[in-house]
Amino acid sequence: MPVRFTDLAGIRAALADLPQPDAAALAGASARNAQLTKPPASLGRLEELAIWYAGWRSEARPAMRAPLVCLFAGNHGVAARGVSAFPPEVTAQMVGNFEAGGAAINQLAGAFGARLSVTPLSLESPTADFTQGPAMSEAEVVEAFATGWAAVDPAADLLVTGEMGIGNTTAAAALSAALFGGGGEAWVGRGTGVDDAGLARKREVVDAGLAAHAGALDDPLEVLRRLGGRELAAMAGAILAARHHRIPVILDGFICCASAAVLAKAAPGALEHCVAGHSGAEAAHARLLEALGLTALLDLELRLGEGSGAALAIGVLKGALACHSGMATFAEAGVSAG
Ligand SMILES: O=C(O)c1ccc[n+]([C@@H]2O[C@H](COP(=O)([O-])O)[C@@H](O)[C@H]2O)c1
Ligand SMILES: Cc1cc2nc[nH]c2cc1C
Repeated sequence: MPVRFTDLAGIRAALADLPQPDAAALAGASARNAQLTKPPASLGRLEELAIWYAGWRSEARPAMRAPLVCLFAGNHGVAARGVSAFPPEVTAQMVGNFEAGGAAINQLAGAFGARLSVTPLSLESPTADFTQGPAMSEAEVVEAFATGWAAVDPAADLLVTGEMGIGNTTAAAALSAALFGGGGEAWVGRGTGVDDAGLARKREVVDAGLAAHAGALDDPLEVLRRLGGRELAAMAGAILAARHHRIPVILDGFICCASAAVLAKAAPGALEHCVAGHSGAEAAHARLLEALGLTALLDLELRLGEGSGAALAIGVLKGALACHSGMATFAEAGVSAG
């Protein structure tokens, strides 16, 4: 599979050829789970998490040794329309903060033993305002997607994708509306904390974007090009690369899930290697998870982005794997089975 895409056709080819989990590892992990010293199903979702991870890693008794957080930053033409509580220069300033180790994701990645990579995407050239035309050309969206793909180290054994981009909850709302129906009303939230007037402007901007591109929104990759942004395209590329490298993914907040939704709509089953790390406070995040058929691991009312909620869920997955791979069986421990 190519690591550099030159056109949308290359991305479509990668979506048409999705690796599947290892059936033998799934069966081995299920059998092991049934023998561990606990009442059946008493570890709840931790049990299905460990078996899911085992299937993608092709190991019935896996460990997680190299989790990776890939963070992507992009700027948005629609930010000039007053849709964020913060100015666009904050995107580049926060990239500086990520690189200096001062952001929340630096602390969370460190706390859960994950390596962090930070990729700013042409921050000096925001996407075009999608109410006026497509946010990106085909070359731009493909380049961002390919950059996301290339950011995934094939030696990683877990991926979290995170983002930073002033204005990107507006892009994510427009994407979600185009993919699942409903307008600005259904998908717009307060993002970084806009007031009521800002919220009304965001809804209008999303509805204007949907109207401007009506008739061209049947193809999910075209939706990404017209209404998305570079960091959204990069996250989609990274999530698809992870599938091809058989690296399980923990999805983060509303913007990350909107990127993932592009893949899910383009190829049914494209997110089978993903779990939802958290359900956040951005109004439409829960709605989007429901549309994707995903149930989040955590609900901590986060609305930060940066991969923060997914990074916290690394701890849950590590706990699941520690139990699955470390516990004694009934026979080993001499405990009577029920
Ligand atoms: O992850 C989320 O669910 C989330 C919800 C609200 C805001 N954010 C972050 O806030 C920024 C976008 O907010 P805004 O108001 O500029 O559209 C962007 O950098 C995101 O990482 C992230
Ligand atoms: C300060 C700040 C940090 C962020 N991290 C992710 N999105 C963000 C938006 C702002 C405004």
